Amino acid sequence: MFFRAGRAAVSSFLRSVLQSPVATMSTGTFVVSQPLNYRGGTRVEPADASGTEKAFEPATGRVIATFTCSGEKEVNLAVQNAKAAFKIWSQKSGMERCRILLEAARIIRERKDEIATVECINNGKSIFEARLDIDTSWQCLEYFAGLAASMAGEHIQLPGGSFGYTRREPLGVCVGIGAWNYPFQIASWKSAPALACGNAMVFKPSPFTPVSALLLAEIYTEAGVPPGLFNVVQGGVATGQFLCQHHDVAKVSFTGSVPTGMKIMEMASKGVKPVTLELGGKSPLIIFSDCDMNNAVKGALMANFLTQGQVCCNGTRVFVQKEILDKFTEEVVKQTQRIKIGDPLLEDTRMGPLINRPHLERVLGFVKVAKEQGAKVLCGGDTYVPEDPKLKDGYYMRPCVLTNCRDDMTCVKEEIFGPVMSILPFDTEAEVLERANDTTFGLAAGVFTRDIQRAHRVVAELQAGTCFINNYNVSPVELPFGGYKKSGFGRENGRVAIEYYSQLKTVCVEMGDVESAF
Ligand SMILES: NC(=O)C1=CN([C@@H]2O[C@H](COP(=O)(O)OP(=O)(O)OC[C@H]3O[C@@H](n4cnc5c(N)ncnc54)[C@H](O)[C@@H]3O)[C@@H](O)[C@H]2O)C=CC1
Ligand SMILES: C[N+](C)(C)CCCC(=O)O
Repeated sequence: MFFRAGRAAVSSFLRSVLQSPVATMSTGTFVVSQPLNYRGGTRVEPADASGTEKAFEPATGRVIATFTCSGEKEVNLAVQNAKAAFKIWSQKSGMERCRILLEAARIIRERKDEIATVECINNGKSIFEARLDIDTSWQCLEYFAGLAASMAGEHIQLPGGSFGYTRREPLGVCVGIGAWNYPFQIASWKSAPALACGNAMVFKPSPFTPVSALLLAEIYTEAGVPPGLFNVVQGGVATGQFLCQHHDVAKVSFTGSVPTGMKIMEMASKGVKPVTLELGGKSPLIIFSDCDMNNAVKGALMANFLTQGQVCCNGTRVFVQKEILDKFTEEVVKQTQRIKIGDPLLEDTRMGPLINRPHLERVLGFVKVAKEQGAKVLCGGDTYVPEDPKLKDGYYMRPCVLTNCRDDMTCVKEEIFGPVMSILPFDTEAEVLERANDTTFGLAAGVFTRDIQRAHRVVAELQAGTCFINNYNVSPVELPFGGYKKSGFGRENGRVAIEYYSQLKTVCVEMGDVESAF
């Protein structure tokens, strides 16, 4: 691979660029000049085009890559490569697949810093957070590698010595379509269970973050998967549509917005293909007055400000019981103001830029409307210009805490996907439950209390696929993740994810004679 870091043109991308000199990578120098498609075990230029796109470094506003979006021909080639690899891969035993996935996990772990650096540059999240994302990525590969060998069917005894058995079989070529907020993690969370079950995958990253999925593709190849097992096509809406409509695609797993998820489901329905939809959210975080205040404040920050607030499961509606409203609000504001914003590659930065200028404007627009509707800005909510001159064209804003909020305000109803927390006072458990559930989303929810009965009673009533008690936004790969209501369906991670990447075949075996009705 050929990436240019500053004046030094370096070959063999991050192998040579980053194996030791990760520390020398700095914001404002990274350029990608190699093809960003991956097919048949190698990087390729797409066979045809459906337009071009530019990828940016959000920290500086610089273009880091200009790439060709894949047309129908390239999508077809990727699917055909995946189909060929599927024939080989699906014949392997679970133990054989396990060994290769474990090797891929080991390589990711070994190259964690270089992958995190690329993620940080292309997405804008802090290097501190990017490293955590890479950890949950190799952990996901390890977890599903471990399950690969124990995926088995059942044996069922029938009368007269006859019996039946079930086989858990892969689906075939699966498509993964990702959002831009967790580019490497999303590619890993989709491909690990898919490959562990014996499927092949064609993955399309968001056009905003095309770079890091290529590293995953190269790592799979290095670990020993057959060429073509994991392919990457680049592009936006048109490329995504070619993938979803392809007749050789068996399943689509999508992470993104609700409107796009609805379109994906519609396209998949034409081919009666199963879909997994990981969509948006507007999750409630409920803070009861008997909580541990320090932890609740930390939880509220975790629930709102990771990846500059661009997290689907964020707890952006923070309901606080009236008795502690003032103390909690004061502490949250104090700690929010201390968040270090700036160059995401610096070790002490905790908040980098948002993904791009239009998105920054959109988030700032939500703050403006919130003010017009009567909310009070306690801190942030405005653009931020770091002192370092090379960051002056980056997309930074200061994290925002809003109070005086009402349930009918736009900032409380709509997903902002930025660092904006809305604080909402409440009196009773029954009242807060009703208000918390009064949304079309249902991705996540959280509760802080010292009363264990209340904690479990409340989460049992919350209409959300993932609930946190006394923490927020931690993501152990052993636990299933996914939504209720318009936040989608299907689950990623956890043992249950294999059900979404496999199908069950029933075999009925007759040991006697056929008792015919005719
Ligand atoms: N539940 C979850 O796990 C997550 C959900 N999200 C949600 O994603 C949204 C932000 O991500 P975006 O990338 O802006 O979402 P998006 O829906 O605009 O795009 C997501 C992906 O779908 C592709 N796409 C767009 N239109 C398509 C079409 N018609 N057919 C096929 N593919 C198409 C895009 O190129 C991109 O790769 C937020 O609403 C957020 O809540 C983001 C991350 C995680
Ligand atoms: C890792 N975590 C839990 C903060 C977010 C995962 C879902 C997403 O992609 O937004």
